[in-house]
Amino acid sequence: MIKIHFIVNPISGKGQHKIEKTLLDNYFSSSIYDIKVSYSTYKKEAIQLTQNAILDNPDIIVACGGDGTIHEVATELVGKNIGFGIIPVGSGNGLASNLEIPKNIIQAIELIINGTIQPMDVGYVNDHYFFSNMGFGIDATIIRNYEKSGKRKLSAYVQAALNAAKEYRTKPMEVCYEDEVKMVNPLLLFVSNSNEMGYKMSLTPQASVRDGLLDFLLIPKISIFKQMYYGLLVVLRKTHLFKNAIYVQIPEMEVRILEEGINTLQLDGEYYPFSTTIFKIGVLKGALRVIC
Ligand SMILES: Nc1ncnc2c1ncn2[C@@H]1O[C@H](COP(=O)(O)OP(=O)(O)OP(=O)(O)O)[C@@H](O)[C@H]1O
Repeated sequence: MIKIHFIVNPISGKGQHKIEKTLLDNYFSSSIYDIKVSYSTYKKEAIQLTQNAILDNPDIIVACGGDGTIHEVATELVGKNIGFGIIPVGSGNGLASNLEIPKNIIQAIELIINGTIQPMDVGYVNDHYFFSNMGFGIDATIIRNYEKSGKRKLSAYVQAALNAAKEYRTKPMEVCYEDEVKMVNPLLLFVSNSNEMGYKMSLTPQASVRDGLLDFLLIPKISIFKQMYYGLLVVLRKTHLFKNAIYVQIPEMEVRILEEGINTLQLDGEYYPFSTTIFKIGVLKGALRVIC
C-alpha cells in the first residue's frame, strides 16, 4: 500500500479549486493507495497538518496550493525520506512552474502517480528554510503590502510594488561571501533557489534547484526612474540588460544589517519580521525529495 497525504489550502489561487477525496479516489486505486486529505482552516495551519501526517508514516505528502503552502509543507519534509508532491493551485505557482509541474489538476495528479522522486536543493536563512526565493529589501515591503491588500492576483502585486517604491527606505548592510566583505545599501537583495518567482517572471533566470548554489541578486539604491526601468525589464524578461546589478551564484553568504531594530524578509512570498541583524544564508544540496 502506498500512503499519500494531501494537504489542501482551500483559499489558494482564486479559492475555486475542488480538491476532494472523491476526485482523488478516481485516480488513486484503493487496492494500491491509501489516501488521506486534510484542509488548512487558517494561515500556516499546513505546518501542523504536515506534522500530524508525518506521524502516520506516509510515503508521499502532497501540498495543494501555491508557494506559501509549499513552503509550510516542505519545511517539515526537509531531510526526510518522504516524497513531496505538488498540485499547484496557487496564484503565482513559481516553484511548480520551475519544476515543470502542470497547473492542470488532473495532469498534476497523473504526475504524482507516474513521476519520479528527484532531490532538489533547499535554501536556508538562519533557522528558516526557503524553496523558491527570499529577499531583504523592497521585495519584503512589496509582500507586506500585497498581504495587506487581501487580494491574490498579479494586479495586486503591481499595486503593492508601486506603493513600496514610494515608501521603501534602504538600510546599510555588509554582505560577506567568498572572502569578500562589501558595504551595500541595497534596494533589493534577492536570493533565489528557483528560476521563477511566479506569474512566469524571474529575477534570476540562471538559477537551478539542482546546482547546489543560490543565485544572489543585489540591486543598489537607484532613482525611481531606474526602478521603473528595472520593473519594465522584469516584465519584458530582459533583466540581463540592467547594468547596475551584482549577480553571483554561490553556496553561502552572510548578511549583517548595520541598523538595530526589526528587519523584514520575504520567504517564498510570505512576509517575516526578525529582530536579529545577522543572517546566515546557504543551501542544503538535494535535501527535499520532490516528485516531478
Ligand atoms: N483556510 C485558510 N484561511 C486563510 N488563509 C489560509 C488558509 N489556509 C492557508 N492559508 C494561508 O494562505 C496563504 C497563501 O497560500 P498559497 O501561497 O498557497 O496561495 P497563493 O498565495 O494563492 O499562491 P502563490 O503563493 O503561489 O502566489 C498562506 O500564507 C497560507 O498559510
